[in-house]
Amino acid sequence: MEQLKISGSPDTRLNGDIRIGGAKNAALPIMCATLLTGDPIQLRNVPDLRDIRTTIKLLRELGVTVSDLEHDKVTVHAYGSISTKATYELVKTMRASILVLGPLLARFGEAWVSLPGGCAIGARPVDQHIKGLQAMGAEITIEHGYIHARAPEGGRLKGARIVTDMITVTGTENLLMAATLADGTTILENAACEPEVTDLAKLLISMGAKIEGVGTNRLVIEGVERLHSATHTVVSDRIEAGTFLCAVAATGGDVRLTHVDPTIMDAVLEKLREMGVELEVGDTTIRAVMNQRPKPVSFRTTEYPGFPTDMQAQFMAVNAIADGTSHVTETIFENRFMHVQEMNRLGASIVVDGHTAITKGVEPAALSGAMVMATDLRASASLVILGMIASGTTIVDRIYHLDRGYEQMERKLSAVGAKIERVSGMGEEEV
Ligand SMILES: CC(=O)N[C@H]1[C@@H](OP(=O)(O)OP(=O)(O)OC[C@H]2O[C@@H](n3ccc(=O)[nH]c3=O)[C@H](O)[C@@H]2O)O[C@H](CO)[C@@H](O)[C@@H]1O
Ligand SMILES: C=C(OP(=O)(O)O)C(=O)O
Repeated sequence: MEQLKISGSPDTRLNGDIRIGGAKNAALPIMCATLLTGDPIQLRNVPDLRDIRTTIKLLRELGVTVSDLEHDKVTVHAYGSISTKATYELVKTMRASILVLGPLLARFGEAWVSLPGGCAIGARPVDQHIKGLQAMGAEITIEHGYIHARAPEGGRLKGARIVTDMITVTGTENLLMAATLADGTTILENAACEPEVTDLAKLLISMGAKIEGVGTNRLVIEGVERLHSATHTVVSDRIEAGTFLCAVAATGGDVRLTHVDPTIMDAVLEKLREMGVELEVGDTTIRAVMNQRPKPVSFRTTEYPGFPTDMQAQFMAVNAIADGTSHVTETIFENRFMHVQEMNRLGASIVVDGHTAITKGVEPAALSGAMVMATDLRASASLVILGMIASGTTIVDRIYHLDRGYEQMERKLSAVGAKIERVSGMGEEEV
């Protein structure tokens, strides 16, 4: 199994440019949206991630023609005979596979999608996706671990007003995609406003969908008979960008991110400034200069435009060496503090009290390398950040989590001065 081996030191500094890729969480629903039409869709700025490769595999398994992902470009063409069954084998490796449910049901009148099950960060049910589709007239049963959804007589969903119990990102995306081909008008109240939802809506509009309220929590969709071909460039990954900015906040240095969209990163940039990072923000670049020990920052994770849960672990890594104590409250997922135990193995001083993690910053020199286990995607990134500062060798195990959402993280960090390489089969004796 592959691992990352980091030779860390409190003297590590990062200097240089890092190119940010397209957003995983936009590219995934966008690739699923290609199922809504029999015409080809050309996508650009698609990141080469494990989750994207899984999506390509899933689409091909359904019978969709997908070109190889080359130079961030892929063409997807869902014509001919398309299967409506997404099997457990692929869904279990990537929860976002649930995003084929809305498009398959809307276009073909039926879908079988394996229930994704829980994951490290929480139970993550999909009841709101199901409730919304039922409101649109779908008949839904759970059979042998699969969601079996059927559209009403005539094979077409019906427009409805849907109020979800909570704000759900993929729930909004599934219902939005389903509504584009429904008969009549659908109103999604309490919709997620995440930039990745907006990016999906932009693609759908360029495919001929009629959507109003894009970027707000009330989406109004007038269903159309059919959608057509389009070309779309995926929005920049604000979480990848935020992760590298946290890396600079922790190590110090001078790094410029390119191909970013700073306008969708307000909450994160604000907290970085509070930590003492000097930021120079351009149209598509962010330069971060850090010359001091970080100041601790406290926050609660919330839906966009609030502080994203997907940045919580990386900020905790910086708080771990900050000059003081911070309180971080996780309000989105019930079990997203798995990184705390692993950070403490590196010498951090963090205690969890209910949904709040209290971090007493330690001197960077107090950290020492160890073998640590990646438990989920962003937890893995936070351990890489801390490993760059901890003296000696840190081995981050189970990096398949990291590869789900970061494209060649070790190469990008090595290019700006980190000592980090991909290895396999290393044990504690190497530390
Ligand atoms: C592929 C993708 O885009 N993943 C993102 C998406 O995940 P995802 O869309 O799965 O997260 P949701 O926004 O749906 O989850 C928010 C909360 O609602 C709960 N919930 C959700 C749906 C439902 O039917 N029932 C229910 O109870 C979840 O368990 C969670 O506690 O948004 C999360 C919150 O910003 C991010 O951390 C993930 O990176
Ligand atoms: C939790 C995440 O992704 P997913 O919803 O795909 O598990 C993430 O991107 O941090």
